[in-house]
Amino acid sequence: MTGPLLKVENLTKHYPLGAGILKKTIPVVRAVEDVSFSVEAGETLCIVGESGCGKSTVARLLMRLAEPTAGRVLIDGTDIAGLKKHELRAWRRRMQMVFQDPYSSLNPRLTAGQIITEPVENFEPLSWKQRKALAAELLQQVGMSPQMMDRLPSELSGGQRQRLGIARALALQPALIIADEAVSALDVSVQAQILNLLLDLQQQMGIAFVFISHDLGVVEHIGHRVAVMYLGRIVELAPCEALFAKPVHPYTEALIVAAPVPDPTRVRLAAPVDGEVPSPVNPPRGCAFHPRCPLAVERCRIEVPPLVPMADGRVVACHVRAPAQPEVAVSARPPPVAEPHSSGLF
Ligand SMILES: Nc1ncnc2c1ncn2[C@@H]1O[C@H](COP(=O)(O)OP(=O)(O)OP(=O)(O)O)[C@@H](O)[C@H]1O
Repeated sequence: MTGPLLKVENLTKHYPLGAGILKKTIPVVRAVEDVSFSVEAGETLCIVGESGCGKSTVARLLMRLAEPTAGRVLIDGTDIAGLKKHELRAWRRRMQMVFQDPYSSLNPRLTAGQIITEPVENFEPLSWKQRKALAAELLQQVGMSPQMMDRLPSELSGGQRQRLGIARALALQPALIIADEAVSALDVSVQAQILNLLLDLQQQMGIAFVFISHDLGVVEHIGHRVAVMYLGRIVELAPCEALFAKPVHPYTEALIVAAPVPDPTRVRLAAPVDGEVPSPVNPPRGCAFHPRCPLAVERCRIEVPPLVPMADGRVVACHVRAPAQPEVAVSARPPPVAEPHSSGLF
């Protein structure tokens, strides 16, 4: 296979607000605007940004839990929007999701064993013996005792429940896991255990991750590349080490400056820059970050900055720090993918 495992092209999602019977134009929430990136097999792409910047909407669009207003999602070069029902089933084996809240995403009436073997049974019937063997294997893969297979979710700790969510995602041997705030609800030490588990699984099985988080400490340890989103758009996408060593976009810089504590549990994006994120219903004209940006110039108030490729492989959308040259192709496409680094965690 050539080309990336996942390719996202100009993905856009506008949620209409109300019916707008008397108005000609219906107001929309611009949740995601013209987002492009790719993910290679075995790579972890992190998506970071403040609350409401569109991270979860991107995840929903990738999983086809929401339909895009515009743009495409390609898996192994195939546009998932055009898939027929049976093709969609095959595609669902390739891509799984791990959710933030391990409790509400697990059926409280099913045992751990039933929960984790269910995805496989949706495809093929399993005998009692096969189900038990599969459950034992999956539990062991996520560091749990097979004896746990008869427990209900309510009889497990938060960390065990999240391991169960990961085991369920692993059941179909996916090539890609979308993890949306997968460790945010967990205690500090449990967070580290789950992140280490994800890294181990990636090394053993070559699984790629789209890892959505508001926690820069976590991202720095687990990511190969990082996409920084602001008000629905990617403003910087860079190899992880380069991003943390030298952020280019003023928003990325503000996030990192506001979160300098090495302890990942202390790194939060609660209030990284002065002021509020503007409404995605009426985003500011020009660069959406300009009302909060200390570097803003007149051009920022007028023109949306394009993503400009930089020499070190990152792309940045900033009129001041990454001015577009007329001879440089202005592109919303992702930069060349860096080699994933083997990240030792904590
Ligand atoms: N179904 C929906 N209808 C209307 N607006 C929506 C819908 N889902 C999300 N939004 C809006 O889209 C924007 C992006 O939301 P999204 O949940 O993707 O952000 P996020 O970055 O994941 O935030 P958080 O970190 O708080 O989960 C927000 O303004 C949100 O209110």
